[in-house]
Amino acid sequence: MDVDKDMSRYWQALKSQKENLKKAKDREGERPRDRKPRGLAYLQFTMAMAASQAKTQSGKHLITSTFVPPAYFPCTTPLAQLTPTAIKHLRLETHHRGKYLFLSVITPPSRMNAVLALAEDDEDDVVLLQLYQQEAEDVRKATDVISVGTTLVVKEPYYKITAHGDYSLRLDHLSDLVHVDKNDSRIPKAWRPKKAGAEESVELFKSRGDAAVKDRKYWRAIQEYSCAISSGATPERSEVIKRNRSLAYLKTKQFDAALSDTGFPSFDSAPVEKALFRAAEALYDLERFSECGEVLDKLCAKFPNNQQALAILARARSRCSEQQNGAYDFKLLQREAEKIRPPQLDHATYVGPVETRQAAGKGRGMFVTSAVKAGDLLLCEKAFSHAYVSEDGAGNSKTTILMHVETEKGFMGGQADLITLIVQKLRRNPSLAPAFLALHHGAYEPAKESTVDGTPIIDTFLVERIMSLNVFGCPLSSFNTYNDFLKNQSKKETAYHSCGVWNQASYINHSCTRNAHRAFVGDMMIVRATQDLEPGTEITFWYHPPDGTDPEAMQKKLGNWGFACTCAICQDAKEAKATVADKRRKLLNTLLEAFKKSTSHNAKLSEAERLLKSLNDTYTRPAHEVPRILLWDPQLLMTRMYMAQNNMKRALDSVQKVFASLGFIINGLDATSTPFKVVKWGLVVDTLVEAFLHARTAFEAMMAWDDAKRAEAYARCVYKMVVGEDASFEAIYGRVEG
Ligand SMILES: C[S@@+](CC[C@H](N)C(=O)[O-])C[C@H]1O[C@@H](n2cnc3c(N)ncnc32)[C@H](O)[C@@H]1O
Repeated sequence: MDVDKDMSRYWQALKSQKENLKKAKDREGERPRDRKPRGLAYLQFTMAMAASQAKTQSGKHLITSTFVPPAYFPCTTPLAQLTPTAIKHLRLETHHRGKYLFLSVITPPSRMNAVLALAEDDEDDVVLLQLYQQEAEDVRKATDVISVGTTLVVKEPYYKITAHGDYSLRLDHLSDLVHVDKNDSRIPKAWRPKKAGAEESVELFKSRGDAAVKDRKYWRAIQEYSCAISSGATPERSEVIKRNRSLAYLKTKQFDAALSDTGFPSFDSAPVEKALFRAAEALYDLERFSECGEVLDKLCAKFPNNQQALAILARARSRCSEQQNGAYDFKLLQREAEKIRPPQLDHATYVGPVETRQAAGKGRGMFVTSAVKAGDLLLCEKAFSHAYVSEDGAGNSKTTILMHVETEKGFMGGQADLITLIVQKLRRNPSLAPAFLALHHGAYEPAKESTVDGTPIIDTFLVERIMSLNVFGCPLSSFNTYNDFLKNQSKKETAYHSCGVWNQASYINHSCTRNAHRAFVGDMMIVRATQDLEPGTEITFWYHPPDGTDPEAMQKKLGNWGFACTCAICQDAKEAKATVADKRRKLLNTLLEAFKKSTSHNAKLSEAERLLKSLNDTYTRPAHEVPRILLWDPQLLMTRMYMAQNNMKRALDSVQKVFASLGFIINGLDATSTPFKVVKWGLVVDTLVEAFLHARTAFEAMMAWDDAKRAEAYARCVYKMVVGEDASFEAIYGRVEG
């Protein structure tokens, strides 16, 4: 949906990746005899690391490529039921199901598409580790994930040949990597530290945790606090340590764990201020605003001077009001989207009068539950996850060519980072997983288990599938896009590199004859009705705009989603004889040529009128059934010509034809004295703001003031659908006369 999918430029890279995979497949099951000895592997790794650092420091904004390999399941077996193996037993291109490998990291990590490091087993063999789906360095340092001496278990290791011909362990699923405490009895003796006394170690670990918090090393702090708790801390001491740990969890965006460490929801009769405050923070970040408000009410009643708590309470109340009433200060949202980078706004999701249920032949869909008017707010949704790609590098994502080796489809934009963002979010906050994992995932059948060894299993390939079927490309704001479009009068941008997933909006199906429109402010998606809708009507919007001439091309564009659009426009285009389609295209080209040559003064508009009529005559079904997609645009050009000639009567007549071509039924655009009114909304396209404003100007010229006001109100309404809000209408169109 508005994402950049033109992969033709990268076909060669995809082809060579496929060839590599094929060659690798030929060695499946082989136990390689040419593994590098430890010394050589170490030397080569450190040299490659230095070269990669030099490249990164060159500061160039490089477009990288990422390939989604053939999918495989994460390990769903508890560690206790797996049996150990060693590097020397690993076979190429094999998932060693039922096995695990104990490793100790021997190099600092290096960052490429994945976090890389060399690790050894207790037989002194070494292997390259490739950890995928790790966050960017500015979010979590690679050294927080692994560093020299880290001991870990790789579950059901996947041994494979890299693009450079090396042998490596590839980890795509976060839960296949288990960090093991140095004191774990299963790890080889040589890797274990000397034991400290139990009592002493609790306080030692705690003080190390406190020091790490001071240094903002929150991942380390969590490790130290956890060691303190598991080293025999008393229940009272555990409470204190957990409260400290909850801060580290908050800082690392592990809100479920942070909340749990505060004791929520069963605080004792004299809850500690810190515990209440951290619980409120975690609830806020989990978007549980009303529970957050309740905790803060309790906190503020007991500790009325806590200014920070009062500030969050005010924010939580604003979020509740947005959530319940859709009451947004859109001017504020626009200002924030301009300023905040990445533009991820602190606002709540409003779900209007809609519900999700089965939609015949389309899986699930979204339906209105009560009558709504054109322009009404249906959804204003905060992104579940949002990857902002900025040209100046100030985003939380970069432009990556993400190619799916099996399907040969791909994206250009923030999608590779979006997968990582989602995987990490789900892993850190399992309570958020069900809503995301319930989204459409096509034919991909995930594993049944959702946790193993007490941690959530997040299948990266399932996330990738869901992302690719539900991702929306998005601008910084639709206001900016609209403004740029007006300034340049060029074609509106339709493929964006920033992207995100919005869980609610993902239930809206496609139709070329859409009745809703989406717009964006930062990472908020605003969906409004573009027609008056009866209760029970299915809401639809465009995944791709229809072109109305070439049903096969349209089908190809929708191919990624695996369905054929059966709307009236597609049906009509399919049924139209090739000669009609050809005639339409020719007439349109001649028309556009005629407009190009003419200025408003010399225009031979009668010729253009004749061509427009001929184009109109190629349609047989009424426009309210099959909007005349090819007609409205040249008809609007014609309107502009009449406006420039100051021929208001003709201009109004032409505006009427623009609306009629889109299936609108409108009163009062003729010579009669009937008041101007949209009796039935047709297909709304973005430039209808202009059409309504032409009508307003023409009415003003005719001194039909009431009609002019009504025309302006309609212009505002369409503007609201297109930009998401109308608080910025004046900023674009200046003073609006009363
Ligand atoms: C973003 S999801 C929309 C919600 C989805 N129907 C569900 O059940 O979750 C996109 C998928 O919905 C289905 N879909 C969307 N529009 C459709 C249409 N007009 N006809 C048939 N299927 C459609 C396709 O399976 C598509 O891959």
